[in-house]
Amino acid sequence: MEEEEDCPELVPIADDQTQSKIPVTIITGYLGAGKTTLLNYILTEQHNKRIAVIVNEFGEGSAVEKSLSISQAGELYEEWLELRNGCLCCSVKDNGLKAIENLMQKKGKFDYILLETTGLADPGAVASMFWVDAELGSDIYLDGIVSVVDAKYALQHLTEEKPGDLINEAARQVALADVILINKTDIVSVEDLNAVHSVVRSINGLVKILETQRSRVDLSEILDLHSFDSLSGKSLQDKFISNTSHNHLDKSIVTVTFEVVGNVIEENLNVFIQNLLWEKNIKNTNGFHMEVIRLKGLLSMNDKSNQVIIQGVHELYDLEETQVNWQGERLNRMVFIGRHLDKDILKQKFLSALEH
Ligand SMILES: Nc1nc2c(ncn2[C@@H]2O[C@H](COP(=O)(O)OP(=O)(O)OP(=O)(O)O)[C@@H](O)[C@H]2O)c(=O)[nH]1
Ligand SMILES: [Zn+2]
Repeated sequence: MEEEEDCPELVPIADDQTQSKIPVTIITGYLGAGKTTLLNYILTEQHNKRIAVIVNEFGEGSAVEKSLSISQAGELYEEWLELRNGCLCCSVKDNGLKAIENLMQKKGKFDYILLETTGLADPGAVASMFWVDAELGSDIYLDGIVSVVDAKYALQHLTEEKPGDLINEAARQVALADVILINKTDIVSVEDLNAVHSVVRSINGLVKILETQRSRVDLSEILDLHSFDSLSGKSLQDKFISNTSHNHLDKSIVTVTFEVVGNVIEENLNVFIQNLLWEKNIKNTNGFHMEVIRLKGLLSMNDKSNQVIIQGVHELYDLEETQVNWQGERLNRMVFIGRHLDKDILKQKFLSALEH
């Protein structure tokens, strides 16, 4: 009997399919931009995914039930998923994730989870939570952040100044996005649309920008992006642009990118990144502390033969070795999105983390 128990054939072998992690895409965007329209479109479009949509409506007070729709074989099922607290961005850390995980146990496997945040939510807070959870062995992982922008009101929202020098939510959502849908193109002129396009680009030099009506978009453009894992190395290489956006308004969010040849010493890099993100003691030439909202990079580490990816959202960051071996010249490409950023200073600090 004992032998039988030890026999490898009798051990249930986990099926790779059931073991694989479920991607979560965060759908963000200012109030009324077209997030729900996008979700409805996705749920009724033909695709062979079982998608769970978690809608986080705002303002119903605490302890409200949250609507959850599951699209399966073209039919819509309404379920009620109860989250303990009303506000996802600040309460989902425990309750929300648990709720999603419980739901997966109850309802079987989904192929995909879409999470609509409220129009005023900071997607960074939501993203961080999934990211941290993934490290803790959750069976879901953050795939990407899609931000819907209202073509008609974007300029107004993006340039609005907040009291106390806070970053406005609309700009933050653009800064953090991996894909942006400039929606409602039917109600703006070509000139206005182009203006929105360039403001979005000036904030986020890396984001994929799509123009939509009624949020209609090819799903392959917004799902399975792998924006936060080691598979993103390739896309980072493709998307890397050496043209740093130039926006001289001191308060605006910009993208800074640079490329340097050489090998990074991990310990030195950590000191630099931690000074930047945690201590926030790196200043620009005007004496403002640099505020990084999102960072990405492809790194060549002195002790690793494969490419390494660095990802950051607000204060969280993470280094991950990819499967890609360095061929030819070893170099580092960094992208910072944030406020009060000074390219020369950032590059200088980065250079000092290199092996000499
Ligand atoms: N003209 C026009 N209207 C649109 C388009 N997309 C969405 N709308 C309308 O804009 C309104 C808001 O759309 P929603 O999808 O509810 O926006 P939302 O981002 O989910 O809004 P909140 O959840 O309230 O933040 C609705 O009346 C939509 O019908 C578009 O491309 N063109
Ligand atoms: Zn909505």
